[in-house]
Amino acid sequence: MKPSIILYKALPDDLQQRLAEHFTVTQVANLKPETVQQHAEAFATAQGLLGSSEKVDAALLEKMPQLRATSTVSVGYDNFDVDALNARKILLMHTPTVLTETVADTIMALVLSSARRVVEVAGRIKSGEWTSGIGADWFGTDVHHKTMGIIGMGRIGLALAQRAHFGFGMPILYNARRHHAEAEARFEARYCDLDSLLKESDFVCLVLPLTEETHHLIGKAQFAMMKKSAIFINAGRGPVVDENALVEALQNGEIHAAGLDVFEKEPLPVDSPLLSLPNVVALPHIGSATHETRYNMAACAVDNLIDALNGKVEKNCVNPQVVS
Ligand SMILES: NC(=O)C1=CN([C@@H]2O[C@H](COP(=O)(O)OP(=O)(O)OC[C@H]3O[C@@H](n4cnc5c(N)ncnc54)[C@H](O)[C@@H]3O)[C@@H](O)[C@H]2O)C=CC1
Ligand SMILES: O=C(O)C(=O)CO
Repeated sequence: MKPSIILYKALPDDLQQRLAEHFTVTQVANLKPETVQQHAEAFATAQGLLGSSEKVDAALLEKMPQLRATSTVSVGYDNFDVDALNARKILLMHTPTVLTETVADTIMALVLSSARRVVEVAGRIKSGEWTSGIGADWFGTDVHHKTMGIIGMGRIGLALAQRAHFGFGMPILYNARRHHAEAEARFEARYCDLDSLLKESDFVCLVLPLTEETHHLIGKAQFAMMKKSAIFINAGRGPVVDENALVEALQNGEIHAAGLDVFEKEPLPVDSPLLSLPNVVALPHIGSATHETRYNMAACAVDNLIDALNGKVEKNCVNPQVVS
């Protein structure tokens, strides 16, 4: 008999079919308690779980006594209680690598659009303000040859450094938990402690996972260290930044501008002060959101679940130790 799984995300037809070849699939809209209750039998017997963005915590796991593997359509997994998964020896699979280049592209888009005020000035044309030659009130700041500071030199950080260094001639500073030999060799990236990176960078780019250690890593004291001309970019996770401190730093001119793909609360509330600041480019968490990459992530998550439920955990597994 095929193992049963819960699917809590809509997938392209061919991938849905691939899942159905291996598993008995129950599709649900989300993992809210009322949904779990409505499909209690399916949750009680499911051995696999596949989807994205929803919280997977100890309370949900209690409703899934047969669960052996979870597969998230994302590289980040801060919405999973990994300790609770480990305690139950449930595998957690994710989708690194397939999205790296696309997310690095998005970060460059934030860098360019915030420095050159692309969104703001495009809005001014649409509202009929371009009536004569432009003056300094339309100017932005240069990107090329400015110093880029990358906090979190992982897969995406490295792809960002490649673009910034080779494409834009930018010197690269980075902060990470350890020296990154490849970044140093390929891009002449210079390792810095966090404070030095904040003080010296023209662009401060966060590409960090959300963990207990990174929560509110950047707050009032860190914005105060940045150059007044600094542009702050966050494409990792919103809660790595104290958003109130960010708003204050932007309002008080402690930093020049910000480009943000992620927020403490998502979707970003429409009354967020960030949305009324002209020096903020805010995107709705689209880092990996291209047709090609989202398809590749979904395909990777499907393969991951098939692998995990067959005991194959050589790649894309966050906690392979639970089955060793
Ligand atoms: N905006 C978006 O749509 C997307 C956001 N992300 C976020 O980006 C994160 C990074 O993704 P990858 O580069 O693939 O992961 P990765 O694991 O390759 O890189 C993360 C890096 O951060 C470093 N790090 C962790 N804690 C640190 C700390 N306290 N101080 C300094 N460095 C620290 C790690 O050592 C690692 O090198 C994901 O965890 C996710 O939260 C990822 C994809 C899309
Ligand atoms: O993969 C992730 O972690 C995202 O944030 C969306 O691609």
